[in-house]
Amino acid sequence: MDASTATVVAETLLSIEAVTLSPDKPFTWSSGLKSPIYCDNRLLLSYPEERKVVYEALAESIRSLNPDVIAGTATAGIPHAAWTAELLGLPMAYVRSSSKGHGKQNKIEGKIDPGSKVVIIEDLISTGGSAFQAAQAAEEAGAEIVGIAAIFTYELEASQKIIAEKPYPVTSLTTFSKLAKIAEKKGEITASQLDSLKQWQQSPETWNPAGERQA
Ligand SMILES: O=P(O)(O)OC[C@H]1O[C@H](OP(=O)(O)OP(=O)(O)O)[C@H](O)[C@@H]1O
Ligand SMILES: O=C(O)c1cc(=O)[nH]c(=O)[nH]1
Repeated sequence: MDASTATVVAETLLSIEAVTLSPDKPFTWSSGLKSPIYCDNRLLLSYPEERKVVYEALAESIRSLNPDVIAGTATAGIPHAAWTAELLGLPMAYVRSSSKGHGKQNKIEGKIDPGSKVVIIEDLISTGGSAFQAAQAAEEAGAEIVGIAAIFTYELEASQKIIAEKPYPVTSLTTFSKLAKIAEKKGEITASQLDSLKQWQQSPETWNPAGERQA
């Protein structure tokens, strides 16, 4: 992503207070990892001007991939995919984390035809598990994944390894390092908080929250 988009999107997320720090009472992520930071991009839904900035950037970031369908990850990726698809005038679908237990038992809702070129839209990439399982489900339905696009990535080693193996581009509008640097510059976090966040980000699996003993 170009530097100005990464800056604008990071500033946008900070401006709507999408980012919360809680080093003493860590968040538990969907992967089970403990984290001193949580980025809630779902809050974009409530801010029409800010979401326009982000969805226009998402649309521009994938336009050249010439997708046939924009597919969101359930649940947080769904509205982002919907608005991006709207801007590009393209069909939209979404991928559940597991198949429905009733009705048509679908994992994919909306149409993804075999042979269609699909971009997966993800809210954010932590380990990448959610985005890649959605991509796999679309591939199993016969789609060709031409890219995954997220609003934000933590740039964790685990996700970077999987991304490097993929034949398609996996991009994020902004990153943990960009956002943390801007937050420090704006005085929203201290230099020592920035250092702690960087330490956590290097090794979230072994991170030991202040005052909390590991079993
Ligand atoms: O990269 P990963 O390790 O997979 O983590 C990121 C995923 O986790 C969050 O979803 P969550 O499970 O909280 O569900 P939601 O989308 O229904 O809010 C987030 O919205 C991403 O989809
Ligand atoms: O990995 C997650 O579950 C996760 C992290 C985060 O910062 N925000 C979020 O919505 N989910």
